[in-house]
Amino acid sequence: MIELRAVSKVYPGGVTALDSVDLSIGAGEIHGIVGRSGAGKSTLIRCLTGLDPATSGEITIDGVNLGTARGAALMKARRKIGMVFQHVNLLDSRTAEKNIAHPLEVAGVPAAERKRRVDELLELVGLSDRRKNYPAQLSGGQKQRVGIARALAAEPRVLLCDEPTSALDSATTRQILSLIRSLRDRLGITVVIITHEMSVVREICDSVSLLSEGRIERSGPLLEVIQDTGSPLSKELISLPPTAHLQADATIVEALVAAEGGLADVGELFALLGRHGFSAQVAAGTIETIQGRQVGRLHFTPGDRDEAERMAAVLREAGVHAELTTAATVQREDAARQEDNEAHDGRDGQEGGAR
Ligand SMILES: Nc1ncnc2c1ncn2[C@@H]1O[C@H](COP(=O)(O)OP(=O)(O)OP(=O)(O)O)[C@@H](O)[C@H]1O
Repeated sequence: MIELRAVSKVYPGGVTALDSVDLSIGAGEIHGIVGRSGAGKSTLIRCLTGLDPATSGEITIDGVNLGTARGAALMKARRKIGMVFQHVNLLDSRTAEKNIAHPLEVAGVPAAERKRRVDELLELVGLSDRRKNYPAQLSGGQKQRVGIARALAAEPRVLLCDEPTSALDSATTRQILSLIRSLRDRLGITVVIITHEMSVVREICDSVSLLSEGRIERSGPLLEVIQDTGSPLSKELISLPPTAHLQADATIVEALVAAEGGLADVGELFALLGRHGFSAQVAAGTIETIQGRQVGRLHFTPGDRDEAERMAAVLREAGVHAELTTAATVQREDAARQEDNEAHDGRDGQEGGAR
């Protein structure tokens, strides 16, 4: 459905925001794009809209090459793409239904057809009873629903979402994500979500790409990426709470229950360790259910290096990914992640302040 071949974007002034990106997203897929601040995520989404052209390479959406299409063909291709933003930017002087109707008015859709379509869209996003409300009378989540309905007005085949839940609390985030998934299920649309929240990826994405300095560092189906256990993206997706309480030289056995053919769940892992007589402490652990499968990352602190090596061997024998590390290494990774999150929050604050 969406194909990028060697796509690069160099801004005037010489910043290379995208550097030979190859990416393939199948029809009906929900694909997450993650990466640090400045990695090129927003640039990628702007190139996908066809409004900001790539400097080189090819972008094809639903069979139409955005770089070579012209006139009516390009307009038609753009209509297949809907956009959802972090800040919804509704027209304050218009009710929810009039905001949703706006792109249809601009496209010259006759009044009767417009009304039918707006009714349908309000029902789709669960806002039929709020149609006469102005933006000031709507919650953040309801405004985002109006934004999503507006993006769907022209019946796009692709929904591009730029940090759609970053301004929402966690309960509202979950509702909006579940709405996006149900829209994909009902309408068969393809969804691309840019996010810095790994929880968003875990919750609804079928596949994910990590952008780093304009390049795709890792891309693939979600569970496959998580099973690539040593990779930074796997560690971000199933991350652990900080281990500041451990002595820097403490040996840690990091175990990940996720692999095909490995243990079914974390319970089996504890049973296995018990059978082998290990009484190691759990320093930290995260257990998630992703696409119906239990995935767990745990940090054990065995008594000494020798015991750690024996434990890792038993786990590996059972098909569990296990590696030895130290508290100092883990603490360094925690600090780097924290720094990056703060950099991102800082940028969000500046963007919000400018509005
Ligand atoms: N219009 C522009 N002109 C020049 N440079 C730009 C422009 N827009 C973005 N850049 C640069 O391109 C790089 C990628 O920026 P982009 O906004 O795509 O990153 P991002 O991953 O979306 O970051 P964030 O998560 O902080 O929004 C950065 O170095 C940025 O400074």
